Amino acid sequence: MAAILQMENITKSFGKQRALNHVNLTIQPGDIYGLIGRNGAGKTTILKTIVQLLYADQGTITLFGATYGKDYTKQLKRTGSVIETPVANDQLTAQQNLTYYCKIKGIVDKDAIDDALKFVGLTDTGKKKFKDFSLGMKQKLGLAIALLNKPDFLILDEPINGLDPIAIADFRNLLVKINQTQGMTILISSHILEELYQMATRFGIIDHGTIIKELTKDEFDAKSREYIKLQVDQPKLAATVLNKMGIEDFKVIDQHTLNIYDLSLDNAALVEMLVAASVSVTTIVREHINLENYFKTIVAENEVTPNA
Ligand SMILES: Nc1ncnc2c1ncn2[C@@H]1O[C@H](COP(=O)(O)OP(=O)(O)OP(=O)(O)O)[C@@H](O)[C@H]1O
Repeated sequence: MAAILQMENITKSFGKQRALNHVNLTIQPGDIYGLIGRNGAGKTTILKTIVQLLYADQGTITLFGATYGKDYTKQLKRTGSVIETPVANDQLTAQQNLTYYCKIKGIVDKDAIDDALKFVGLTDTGKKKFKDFSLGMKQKLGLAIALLNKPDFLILDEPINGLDPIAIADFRNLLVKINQTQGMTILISSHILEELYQMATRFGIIDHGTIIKELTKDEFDAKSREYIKLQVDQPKLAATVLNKMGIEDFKVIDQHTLNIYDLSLDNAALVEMLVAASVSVTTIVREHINLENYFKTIVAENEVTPNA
């Protein structure tokens, strides 16, 4: 099946600052694609480039098979997006804001507003103005605006930031429902990796403007095995000790941490050998790879000098 979105070799700079560096990214129909990256990694720039709030300096973006020009603009009508804060008028109610958006988007479907309000659970806000909405309500109205034209591809930038755990679960359920019942493809960026894990079907990890890893949830789950986390003062020396013990399946993660994947290891014998080699051990525990520590590991492995 043809991809919904394909970014090939996308580069974007702001002056000397390179925000996107040869980005390659593919979103398949029905994906909930979770875009993961630390602050300033380039997530918002990717989303803005897709919806043409920004233009790439180099590379190709293909959206529903259209590459550039009029065709791309036409296909953009099949998307709905909330990038950065939802843009709504403070002085208007939910209904009035949606009426405004219907006008500017040329939406004539009479049920569009009621459908969107009902879907996000904002039917009872009456005369309350947007400025008096809670953050959760604001995020939901943003989603309602993005859903007005019943898009095939929804693009959301950090939609759950700042929400309380109940509002986050509520939002997640809405997105999963819309994906499963309407087959809507979703691209979502978030820092809340535990949440993203629960909804996404594919992940893209971005660092310093480059996608350093793309994998499906199934591929991630296959990697999500147990390991022993060892924290010491001298990881290089600890690695030598492990080699001497015939343990090869491990990784040095940072200046204090090694992850050992060979669970047949005798922890007591290891600690004894480390102490004998004058390595000071602060932690030795069994852990499970979750999305957050996987993300940290991949970023550490791919650490490169940021572009000037
Ligand atoms: N309009 C702009 N002018 C100059 N630099 C910009 C502009 N927009 C983004 N940048 C820079 O590009 C880089 C990527 O920014 P971007 O907003 O895409 O990151 P992000 O991953 O979305 O970060 P965050 O998680 O903090 O929102 C950053 O270094 C940022 O300072």
